[in-house]
Amino acid sequence: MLYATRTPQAKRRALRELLASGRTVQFPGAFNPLSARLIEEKGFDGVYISGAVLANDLGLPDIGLTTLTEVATRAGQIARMTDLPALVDADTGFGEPMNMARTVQELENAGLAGCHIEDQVNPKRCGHLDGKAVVDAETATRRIQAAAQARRDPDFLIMARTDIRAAEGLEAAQERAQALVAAGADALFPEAMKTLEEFAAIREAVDVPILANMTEFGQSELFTLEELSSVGVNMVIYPVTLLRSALGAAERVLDTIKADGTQQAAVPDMLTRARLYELVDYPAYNRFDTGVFNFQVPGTPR
Ligand SMILES: C[C@](O)(C(=O)O)[C@H](CC(=O)O)C(=O)O
Ligand SMILES: [Mg+2]
Repeated sequence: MLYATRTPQAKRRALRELLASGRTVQFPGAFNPLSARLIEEKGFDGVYISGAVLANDLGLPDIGLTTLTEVATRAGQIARMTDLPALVDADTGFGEPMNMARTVQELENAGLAGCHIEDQVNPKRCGHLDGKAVVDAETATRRIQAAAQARRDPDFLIMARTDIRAAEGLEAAQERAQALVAAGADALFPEAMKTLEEFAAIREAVDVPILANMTEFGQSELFTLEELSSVGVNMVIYPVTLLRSALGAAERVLDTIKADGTQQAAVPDMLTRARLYELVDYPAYNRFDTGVFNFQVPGTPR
């Protein structure tokens, strides 16, 4: 109950071990704190916290409008619900080097295992849309240096994301990847790779763990775990998948209520009351309560 049993330090250590395991690990995106429990229960390796989801959930487009406070608060609420390590999307780091340092410390305080910081100009765009622009190599590497210097837990993962592929091509992406790793990035997120061969080319260029973003309706095909594993990808994220699925289900049930005058036809698709209670670990709170109040009011069931 109440919830994670592992400390943020232990989760960060676990993330490092996952990335060193030689396996390709899967991090689905939690769209709220409780969905992180579901991800853990289903046996995934970790939880991703998407900037797009946090923005869209607030009704905002993913163009750098959310603040550090909003992101750190929500990411902390999600991270605390799970014993899995959580990786959060820190967009462009919420400013330039000094801000980067503060961002990393706030995310450490919030219990995250790591974050990724991208090399887009401010205001940023979704990585799978046209019209993105990136900062020069010096600005990009200073962001990563500042982030790496600011962390207090050496296991807090600083992942550099580069969006340069869409603007300047694959060779530029390889070069940028190397510069970001030289600046201190522990891992790399090459955004909007089009093919498996492109992932392989990034794999060739750097010797840190690399991430594949399997977001729907984007630039990359939805490669399987096996395919990504075969080109040396270490971590796969499904950033917006659960939000898209949940909102898709919500839209359908609203249509059903409108059409039928009742939600009855949609009930079989819903999480039952019992399952929802199981997910929030209701029985554990009951046990705790009966342990403290070890008497029963006549006539009330425990
Ligand atoms: C990974 C990402 O940065 C995110 O915020 O989840 C997005 C995902 C998306 O918009 O589909 C991105 O790829 O830019
Ligand atoms: Mg994002």
